Amino acid sequence: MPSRVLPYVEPYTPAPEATEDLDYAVLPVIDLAQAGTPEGRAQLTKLATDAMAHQGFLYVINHGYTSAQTKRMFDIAHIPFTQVSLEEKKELVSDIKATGSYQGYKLPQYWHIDAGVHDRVEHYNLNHDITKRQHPNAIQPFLPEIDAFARHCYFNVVHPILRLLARGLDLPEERLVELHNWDAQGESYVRFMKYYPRPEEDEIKTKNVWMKGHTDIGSVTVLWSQPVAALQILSPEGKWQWVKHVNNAIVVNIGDALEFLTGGFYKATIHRVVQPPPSQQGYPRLSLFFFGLPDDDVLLKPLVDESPVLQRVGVRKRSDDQQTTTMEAWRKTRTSAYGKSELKPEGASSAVEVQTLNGIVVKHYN
Ligand SMILES: O=C(O)CCC(=O)C(=O)O
Ligand SMILES: [Fe+2]
Repeated sequence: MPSRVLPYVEPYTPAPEATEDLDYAVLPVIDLAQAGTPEGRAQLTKLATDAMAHQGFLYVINHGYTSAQTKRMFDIAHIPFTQVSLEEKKELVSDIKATGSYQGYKLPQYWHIDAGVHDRVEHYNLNHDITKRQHPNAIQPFLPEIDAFARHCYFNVVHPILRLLARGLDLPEERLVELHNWDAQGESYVRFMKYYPRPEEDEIKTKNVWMKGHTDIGSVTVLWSQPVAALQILSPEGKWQWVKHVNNAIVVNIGDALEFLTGGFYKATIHRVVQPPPSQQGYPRLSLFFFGLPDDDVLLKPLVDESPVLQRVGVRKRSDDQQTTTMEAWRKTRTSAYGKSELKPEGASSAVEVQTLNGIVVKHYN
């Protein structure tokens, strides 16, 4: 096959790694190279099942992208923020509240965080099927690579994780994969995201919180590790812990959809984004994600009839309304409400705020 010369992309240089000794979460590592043998798969099933039933987060290594390929994807991820005019961005802004979808740009200052402070985060989102919408001129030459990246995340990361998690429930290995069909109507998507440093007064008013504690909406979130420390997860003991950067690793977590489908057996863990430690303050933070979601028509009710494990341990429904909530309804309702609707304090402290969406209580952590 003739080798293809890839188009030039401006290199992106991230901040140096944090020098502080932070309280990092200890997360298991899934080495996908081991998934090739039955013994390897059995071992990975145990690791992944334990991780998702407790911390809700894990690392994936040997996922099939070299460090150079990952670096190039970060370079490409920077283009929507540096090579596109504000005018063109505005034409491609997503009407998030009306459509309940992020496809396109979300410009900074759209979400309310706390005390009148709005976010400083910009993102550009592409449906896994990149042909569905128009994209900025500057990324046109890179669409074949973005398409390959979306497919890689979907078939070589999300699907293998779903197989391990299905095995952990004693379900047929393909049972959760069957709910994630590339060609079905749905909104698994690629996100390029840039956080800009904030003025000190915003840091004070929000107590350094950049993005409130939340759960993700879909099934499997694929977060490509990058050096700027800011992501924290709420440990089972109720402590915020930092997620450490691991070079060319992926951080994977579970979202609401899998928590609902497993009646709480797998945990949609609360996580948030805060101001980086002093050694990294003043740097922007570029992130690269793939959000895996079940197909739109999937009902988010527990698979208890099919899983001997769930029959044994029992399931917890967040609400009876979950029985009739589809993935499409849940993603649209949550996306349109996020950062745009009134939250009420839970009890006397304002540390946790709540809202009810589709009859299901959603919590936000400060
Ligand atoms: O930027 C991060 O590390 C996490 C962002 C996040 O949690 C999200 O976009 O859902
Ligand atoms: Fe998240």
